[in-house]
Amino acid sequence: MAMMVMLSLALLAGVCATAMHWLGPVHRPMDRVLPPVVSALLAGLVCALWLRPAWVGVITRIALCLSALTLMAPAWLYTVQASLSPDVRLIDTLPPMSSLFAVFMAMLMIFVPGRRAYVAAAVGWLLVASPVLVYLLTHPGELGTPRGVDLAMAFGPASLMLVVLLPVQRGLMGKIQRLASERDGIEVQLHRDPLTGVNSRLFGERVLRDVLARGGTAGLVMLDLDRFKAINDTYGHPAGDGVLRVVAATCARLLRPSECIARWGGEEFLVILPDVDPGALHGIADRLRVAIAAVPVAPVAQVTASLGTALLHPADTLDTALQRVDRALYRAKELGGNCVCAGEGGPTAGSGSLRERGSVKIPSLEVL
Ligand SMILES: Nc1nc2c(ncn2[C@@H]2O[C@H](COP(=O)(O)OP(=O)(O)OP(=O)(O)O)[C@@H](O)[C@H]2O)c(=O)[nH]1
Repeated sequence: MAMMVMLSLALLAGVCATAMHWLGPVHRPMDRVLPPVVSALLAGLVCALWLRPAWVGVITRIALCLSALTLMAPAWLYTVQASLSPDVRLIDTLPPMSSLFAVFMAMLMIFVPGRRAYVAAAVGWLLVASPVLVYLLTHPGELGTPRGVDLAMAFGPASLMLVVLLPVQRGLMGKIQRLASERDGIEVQLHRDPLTGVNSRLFGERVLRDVLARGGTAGLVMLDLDRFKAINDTYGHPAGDGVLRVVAATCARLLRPSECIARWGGEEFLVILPDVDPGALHGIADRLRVAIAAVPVAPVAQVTASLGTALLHPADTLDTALQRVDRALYRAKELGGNCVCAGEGGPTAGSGSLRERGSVKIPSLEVL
């Protein structure tokens, strides 16, 4: 975007310079040729950037080279001309290019990456500013005039100041990039559960709030591992952690990218399913139950889960939706675990829970 604005402004300046030189009283060949040629090239670059934004790197390099040539040509031509003709003074013939030179140096600093910016600034200065400075220093009569002093300042100390600012600008950019990547890292940490790698409760709540705000048909599944404390007590916490990781990965694999699973508490997970009908909601919950019961979780022989489901209603808040799905989970626990219960209000509420019981064993704690 910055490059597009710069190119458009340069094009505007080129068109104005073309009009001024063609309509003005003094007609010098370079002034009549250079501005229209540069304007046409700039128009080409603007079109290229518009059509192919991905080419911004190449277009920037071409624009910088074009700017260097546009400044270099009059600087050398008029300096050589003034040096060779005693009756021609550089301060009278050199176009008003000192401010453009400052813009060119600033562009080098911003758009040339890394240490190459210093080399580019030095080359740019040598090509554009040095002939004018050398001329002025060898012609004290012209240096003593207001225009001479102005040119000497612009091409000498002022451009040096711009280059000195370069490390400051680089340092600030590096700092901004570091802060941005740190912020991204913190965001990831906040949104990911560090143990299981699925979404955190914070992120789950955010998704649920979004789903509730959007309305439409969406469903929740609250999933709690059965007798998890016994696994911890028998095999130790690291084994319990391993079980949580395997269960989370198994569930995440079964879900679509638009669906969300978040670790809600110790051994409890919430699945948020946007755009789901009651039948599909129950089907997905049961697929999760079956998959958990079937997954190997050595050294534990088998792990099962109880699941509650709830369809969201338009009047639901975060609390009412979670209360309903929690009550459904509680009923599934009361039925002995390893089953799915639908929240009241849902079409399969209460009924069918026992029929959804798996034929798999309730968790045993045998070592495989
Ligand atoms: N390994 C491990 N255990 C955890 C973690 N967070 C919570 N727990 C344990 O999970 C267990 C949960 O115990 P309970 O709430 O009694 O649940 P339960 O044993 O599954 O009983 P039911 O849910 O009624 O089947 C506790 O022993 C917690 O210490 C964790 O991050 N890692």
